[in-house]
Amino acid sequence: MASFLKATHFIHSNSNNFQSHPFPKSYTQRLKISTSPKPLTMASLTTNAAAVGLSQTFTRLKKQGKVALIPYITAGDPDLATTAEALKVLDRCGSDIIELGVPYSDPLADGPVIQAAASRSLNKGTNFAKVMSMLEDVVPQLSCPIALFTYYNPILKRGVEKFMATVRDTGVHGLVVPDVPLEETEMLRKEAARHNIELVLLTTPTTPKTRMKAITEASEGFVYLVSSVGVTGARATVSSKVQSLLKDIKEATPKPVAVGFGISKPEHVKQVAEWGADGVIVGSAMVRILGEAKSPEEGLKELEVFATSLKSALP
Ligand SMILES: O=P(O)(O)OC[C@@H](O)[C@@H](O)c1c[nH]c2ccccc12
Repeated sequence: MASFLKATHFIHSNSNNFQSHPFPKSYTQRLKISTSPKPLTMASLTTNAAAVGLSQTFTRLKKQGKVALIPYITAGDPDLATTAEALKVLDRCGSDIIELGVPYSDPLADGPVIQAAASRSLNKGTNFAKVMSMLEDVVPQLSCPIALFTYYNPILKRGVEKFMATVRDTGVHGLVVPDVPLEETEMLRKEAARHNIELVLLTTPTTPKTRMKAITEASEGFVYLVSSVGVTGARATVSSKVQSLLKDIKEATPKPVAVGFGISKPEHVKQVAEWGADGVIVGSAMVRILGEAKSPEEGLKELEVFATSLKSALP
């Protein structure tokens, strides 16, 4: 319980952070881990274009002078069939990576929109196994990689090794775990790398510089810059502090940096891209559209219009 409280402290205060583990290997060495020949699995046998991972996606975008659009949606809200369609809609609209949230009963870092989506989904009977079987079917139809978003508890419940093997077998490339306790990050990262999964770590506006450096060193795929303190949720504006935070992180690492929290309009994504972000993450605004639409079909149509408007605002 103590480590969980510490983790909770991390999320709410945003002052604590993941890293106090020994600096890992250099980035290029580690890259070999994530680009070593992938174990033959069902997904890799059937996966077509989505065989490209997070870091390779950013490498391609950089060469094209583009910024990644990274939507987040909650699996199973309004239902898993709609989630499967939403992933295809977002892929068709030009999303470069999609963050898919596994609904959890205690989403401490989430604001009201995503909390409500998680409880609607759980009330519909969504669970980890159902999300995985939906992904097994949908991932081979996508051209962009999926980063699974989960709190730490569902990983512990299954056992880290089994969790990673299951996730990799669905063809998922990335993993975001916002509440992993400091002292367990290194173990999780190693286990993820062993299964060719890129574990994305988060840094916040209140993360001390030394810890931010350790986070950028250890993060795989990209570095997640949380734009503002507090929980997820659309904001009227994006804090101008993001500009200096991006500058500090880019001085610390050559790795791509994607910004999330509060981004919900085309002018937001344009601004964050101009400040030098390699990617923009939009969650609550997407989740609200799907969860509050009159029907799933309506929600998918509105999602397509919204995602297209964001994509056209990005270079
Ligand atoms: O919802 P927003 O404000 O657009 O922020 C993205 C966020 O939803 C997504 O990345 C996410 C969902 N739940 C989280 C918990 C912690 C950190 C990040 C997240």
